[in-house]
Amino acid sequence: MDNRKPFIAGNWKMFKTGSEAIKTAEELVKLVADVTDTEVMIAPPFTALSAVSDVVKETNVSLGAQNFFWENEGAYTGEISSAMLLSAGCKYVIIGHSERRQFFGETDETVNKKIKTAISSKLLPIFCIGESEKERISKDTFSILDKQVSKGLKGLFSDELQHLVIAYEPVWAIGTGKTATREQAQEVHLFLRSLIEKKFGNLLAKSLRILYGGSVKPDNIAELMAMPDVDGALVGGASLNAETFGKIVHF
Ligand SMILES: O=C[C@H](O)COP(=O)(O)O
Repeated sequence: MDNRKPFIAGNWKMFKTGSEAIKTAEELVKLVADVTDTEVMIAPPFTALSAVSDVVKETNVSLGAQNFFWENEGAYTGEISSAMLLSAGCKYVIIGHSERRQFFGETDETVNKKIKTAISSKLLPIFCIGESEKERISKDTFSILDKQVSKGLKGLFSDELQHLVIAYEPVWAIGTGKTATREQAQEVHLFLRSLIEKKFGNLLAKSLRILYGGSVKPDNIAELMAMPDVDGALVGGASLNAETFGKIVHF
């Protein structure tokens, strides 16, 4: 299926103050202004969302958030709702990143609640999954991914998942410089597409974009993107510098 528009997303994690974020976004907007055949997104920290939204408004760069809470409002100190993200200009939200699972108690169940809320509030979810090094070594990669997908998408139907994006991020490849080989990435992406086909049907499986994440750099993006089931990348460290990220976008 060829109508899956390549998608290069930058996750800035807990980096950049407001002014630093504005500067990087301004540089990036110029560097990727010529790009029409690839979708580009950046996810700055919450504190920079509104300011970066002003920079990327009416450009080909979309805005995403790195997390949110599933309730609409209430006494939830420190949390951010989908309505707040939408009003700050976000189109996408990253859900279930392994760092949130590892450090902040995110579980498959909370991921599921967030995906449901994102969909009902028309925020497009980027659903992150991936195995740890130990799970890969013990050959549990596929069963772990099956569990994450089954629980994360529990109770959802294919017509609600039209805009879902999955990001496969092997935990052992995040920020380590160890990228999955293109064959490893393709093997897992194909498995995930077949899993989605089995659970939600062929139509969704064919149109679903599956991104790869984990030490993506300008010098490995082209070979990853050449794989038939790799539709894009979720980039951490290499998205912090506009020039480097611009090169990835221009793979
Ligand atoms: O969200 C992005 C991933 O965690 C990948 O991060 P990285 O490119 O720094 O390895």
